[in-house]
Amino acid sequence: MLKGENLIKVYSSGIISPVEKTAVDGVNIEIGEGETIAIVGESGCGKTTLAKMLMGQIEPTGGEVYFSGRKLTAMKRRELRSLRTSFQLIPQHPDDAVDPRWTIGRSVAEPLAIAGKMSREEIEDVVDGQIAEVGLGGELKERYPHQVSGGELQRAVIARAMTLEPKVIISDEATSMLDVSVQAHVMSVLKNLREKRGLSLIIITHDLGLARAVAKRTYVMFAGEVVEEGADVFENPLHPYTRSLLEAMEYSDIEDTVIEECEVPAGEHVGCRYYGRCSERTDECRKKQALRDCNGHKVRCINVDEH
Ligand SMILES: Nc1ncnc2c1ncn2[C@@H]1O[C@H](COP(=O)(O)OP(=O)(O)OP(=O)(O)O)[C@@H](O)[C@H]1O
Repeated sequence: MLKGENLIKVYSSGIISPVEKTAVDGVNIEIGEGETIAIVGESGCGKTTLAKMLMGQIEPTGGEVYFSGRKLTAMKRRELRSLRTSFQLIPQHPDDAVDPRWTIGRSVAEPLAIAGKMSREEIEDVVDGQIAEVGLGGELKERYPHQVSGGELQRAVIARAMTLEPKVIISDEATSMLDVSVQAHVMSVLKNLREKRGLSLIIITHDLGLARAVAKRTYVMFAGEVVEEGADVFENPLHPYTRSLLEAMEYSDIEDTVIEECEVPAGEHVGCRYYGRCSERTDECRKKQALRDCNGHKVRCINVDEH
C-alpha cells in the first residue's frame, strides 16, 4: 500500500561552505494495509528522515514513493496536501503536537475544525467517540495538557490524529518517554486501532523489545542503509550489526534494551558501512555490499552464507 523505492535524502547545511550529509541512501521499504512494521537503528541512522519521505513531508533527493499505486513523489503540492491526512505522525513528545493553552478537547477537535466540513455538534460527537476509543474518560476534554499524565496526553494525540481517518500511523519513538506499563497501554491502543480500522503502523524505535513485540517485519538501519530486513530478524539475525544489538540485549532486560548512539567511522562509505565496527570483517567488505536474499530474509553482508 505504501512503498518507497530507492529512497535517498541528502541534506545540505551551512551557507558559506555547505556540507552535505546523506541521511538515507537507497532504501527500499514497503508496508501493506493493516500491517505493522518496525524501523530500528541507532540515533542518526536515518529513521525519521525515511518516515518523513514516506509521508510526503520532505522531498527525497532520489527515489520514489507510491501510495495505493499512486506516485506520491510526482504529485503537485495541492494534490499532495489533500493526501497528507492519510499519514499521521505520533511524535516522541506529545507536547509538540498540542497547544498548551488549549483544552484537550479543543486540540483533538482542531483538525476537524480546520477541515470545516462538520457542524460543531458533529465535531463534538467525533471527538467524544475518539477520546473514548483511546481509552480516555470524557472529563479529560476540559483539562489542559499540564493537567494530564504523559500517557494520557499521548493517547489524546493519537485521538487527534485519528479524527482525520488516516491510513498510516507512524509512531516515532512515541512511547520512549513513558514508563514501561504506560508504554504498553499506548501501544495496545495503537494495536486496537490497527485491528479495528485496518490501519498500517510504522513503529520507529530504539527499543528492540518493542519492535519484536509489535512488528510483523523489521527493518534494521545502519548509517542510512537497511542492513537487514525480514519477519524473523530477531529469531534469526544474520548481519553482524543486528547480532551485536541482540547480544547487547542478552545482558539486559529485553524490554529495556535501547540502541546506543555510535559514531559511524568516516571514510568507510565505499564498502560496508559497518566495516569500522565489525569484528568479522574481511577484505571483501571493502567492496560495496548489496542487500540480498538470504535464509528467508534480506541482509547486506557478504560474509553471511545460505544455510
Ligand atoms: N534538516 C536537516 N539538515 C541537515 N541534517 C539533518 C537534518 N535532519 C536530519 N539530519 C541529519 O541526518 C541524519 C539522520 O537523521 P534522522 O533524524 O533521520 O535520524 P534518526 O535515525 O531518526 O535519529 P534519532 O533516532 O536520533 O531520531 C542525522 O545525522 C541528522 O543529523
